[in-house]
This record gives sequence, structure tokens and C-alpha cells, in this order.
Amino acid sequence: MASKLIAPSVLAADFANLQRDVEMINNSDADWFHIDIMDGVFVPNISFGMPVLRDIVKHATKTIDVHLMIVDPDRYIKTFADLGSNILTVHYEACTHLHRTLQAIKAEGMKAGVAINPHTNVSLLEDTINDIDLVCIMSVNPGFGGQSFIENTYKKVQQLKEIIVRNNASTMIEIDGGVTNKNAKQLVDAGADVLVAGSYVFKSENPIETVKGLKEIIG
Ligand SMILES: O=C(CO)[C@@H](O)[C@H](O)COP(=O)(O)O
Ligand SMILES: [Co+2]
Repeated sequence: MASKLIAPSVLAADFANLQRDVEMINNSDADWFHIDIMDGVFVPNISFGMPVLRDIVKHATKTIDVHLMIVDPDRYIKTFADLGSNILTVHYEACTHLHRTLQAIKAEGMKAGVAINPHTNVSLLEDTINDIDLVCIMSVNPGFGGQSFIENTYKKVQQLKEIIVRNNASTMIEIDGGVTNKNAKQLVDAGADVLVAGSYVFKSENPIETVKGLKEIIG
């Protein structure tokens, strides 16, 4: 079985010491950079945009996993490809023509991801699962780091895993929000492949050791 991945969320980094924090992820056991882009419309918060991502990409040596929390994401697919995104995840709730959006992401040479809010049932992905490289199950309401993990997520992971197996798909399952050493094992046991961790990593005393601890837990 492929090893499970950790993707620290740069949203929780110190933006006045961004290069230091990017190097920390480079030097850690982390697998991906998780980049949260918020527009203040789809979610009630604005994070950072293209110039900051450009500078992160300049220094990052690992996969760039971009989580778009914006309305009408089709407008920016090419922009995020040109900036160096490897995986581009759009929200199910923000896409009128999800199938078309997924094809457009892949046409730009990126992996295509779909994120679902806590209220969105995984069964809605059954008809597109073979077109989706990664499903990001939100385990908090999107918009902010540092929120508490929603326990119903375990059930959603199991249900999504059943859909993936039933359709013989190779879709990865990512969990985003409130991930810590307390829920990591149960999430991978339920079928998760990638765990995003923001505050738990960056607000810890020794982020490198914290990532290492998470990797040891998920094996
Ligand atoms: O997309 C989001 C929030 O909307 C996440 O990626 C958070 O940035 C994760 O942060 P923590 O919950 O781990 O602090
Ligand atoms: Co995110």
C-alpha cells in the first residue's frame, strides 16, 4: 500500500518569516505544501494570492497542493498552472459545471481535486469519481485555520472510500481541518491518504518534530 502523506498548510505559517517556514517544510518529513487561497466571497476570509504563491514556489522543493476557496474558479485555472501548482482543488459547491472544470484543470497539466464542505454528501461525487484525482474532505467549515475537527468526518471517509473502490477509481482522499496526533490514525484507518495540518504543525514548539511524529503515527 502507498505510504500516507502529510501536507502542512502554509496558512498557519508566519508570513513575516515565510521563507524560513517554507524551508522548514522542505527540510521536514512532510510530503506536500498545502496552499489555501480564499477570496472573501466563497468563504468569509481572505488569505493570500498570486504574488505570495509565486514566492513560495520559488523556494519550495515539494508538491504544491492548491486549495481554492473561491467562487467561479474556472477564471484562474491557467493562472495557477502558470504559477507552478501541481494539484488544483476546487470546491464542489463553487462549480456549476464540475465535470468541465476538472477537464480544464487536467488540460493545464495539473492533477484535479474537488473539496467538499462538511454539509456536502460524498454520494454527490459518484458520477465524477473517475475524473477526480483527489477529494478533499473538509473536516472544518472552510475559511480559517485553528478550528476543531468535526467528528462526522470519519464516516464520510469510509463512505467515499466505498465509492472509490466500487468505481475502481484511483482517487486519493485528503482530510483538511483540525488534524492532530489525536485523529490522524483513525483517519488513515478509515481510508484517508493525505492529511493537511496547519496550526498543529506551525504553532508547535518544534514543527519538524511534529511532522515527524505525524508521519510515524500514519505509517
Ligand atoms: O482550508 C483550510 C481552512 O479553510 C485548511 O487548509 C486550514 O488551513 C487547516 O488548518 P488547521 O485546521 O490544520 O489549523
Ligand atoms: Co485547505
